[in-house]
Amino acid sequence: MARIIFDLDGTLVDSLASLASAGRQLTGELGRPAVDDATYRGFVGHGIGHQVRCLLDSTGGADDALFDRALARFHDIYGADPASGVNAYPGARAALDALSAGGHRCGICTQKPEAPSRAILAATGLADRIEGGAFGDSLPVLKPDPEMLYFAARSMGGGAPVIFVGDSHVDAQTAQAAGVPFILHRAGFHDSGAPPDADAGFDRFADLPDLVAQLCKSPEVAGAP
Ligand SMILES: O=C(O)COP(=O)(O)O
Ligand SMILES: [Mg+2]
Repeated sequence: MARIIFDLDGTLVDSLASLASAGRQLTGELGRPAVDDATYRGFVGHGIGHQVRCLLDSTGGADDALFDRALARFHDIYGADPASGVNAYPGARAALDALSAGGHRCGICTQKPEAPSRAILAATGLADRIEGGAFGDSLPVLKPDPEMLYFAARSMGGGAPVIFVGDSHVDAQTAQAAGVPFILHRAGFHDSGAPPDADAGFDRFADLPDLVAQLCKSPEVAGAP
């Protein structure tokens, strides 16, 4: 039995449209051009600060004062309605149910702050399967600092090996830094270039419980403290 820790954006839920829409409201208020969803996808994975930095850099640049103002405004815009248009990936709920039935515990490790994350988990019907987590405002650091995964794991209670499931290079780096196996959600947000390194990968959530079962038999997981 293991603690299965999931990234949120691009892993459990497809939240790209809502993030990009908040970004367009921000750039609209600043009198700047709109950024489309496909472009915004490349901004996601390093937290909201990075998203706002990319938005400003790609639409004319910004000094520190403007960045700070824009970041605060993005949090207001996004925080007012984080869950509209956000869907769990097909089969995600059933996979969490199957993992739970198999004796595993599920948690979250995301760059997104806790309030919008919990609103999304509730709106997508996943919240009751999540037993702990690390969020973008839980610690002074973000992924790929391994403390994010350690914090998430501790919040779920001890006593079981950890497996991390994510969609980005940052997630793969976090797992590597923490010394835990990584399963890649291939249908997530990472796009150009080589896919992140992973111990296993899946396109459909229906395949995840078997991948977890196989990894749990590997020495890497079975032999973990
Ligand atoms: O906030 C982001 O940029 C990405 O969030 P994630 O860690 O849930 O993928
Ligand atoms: Mg992600």
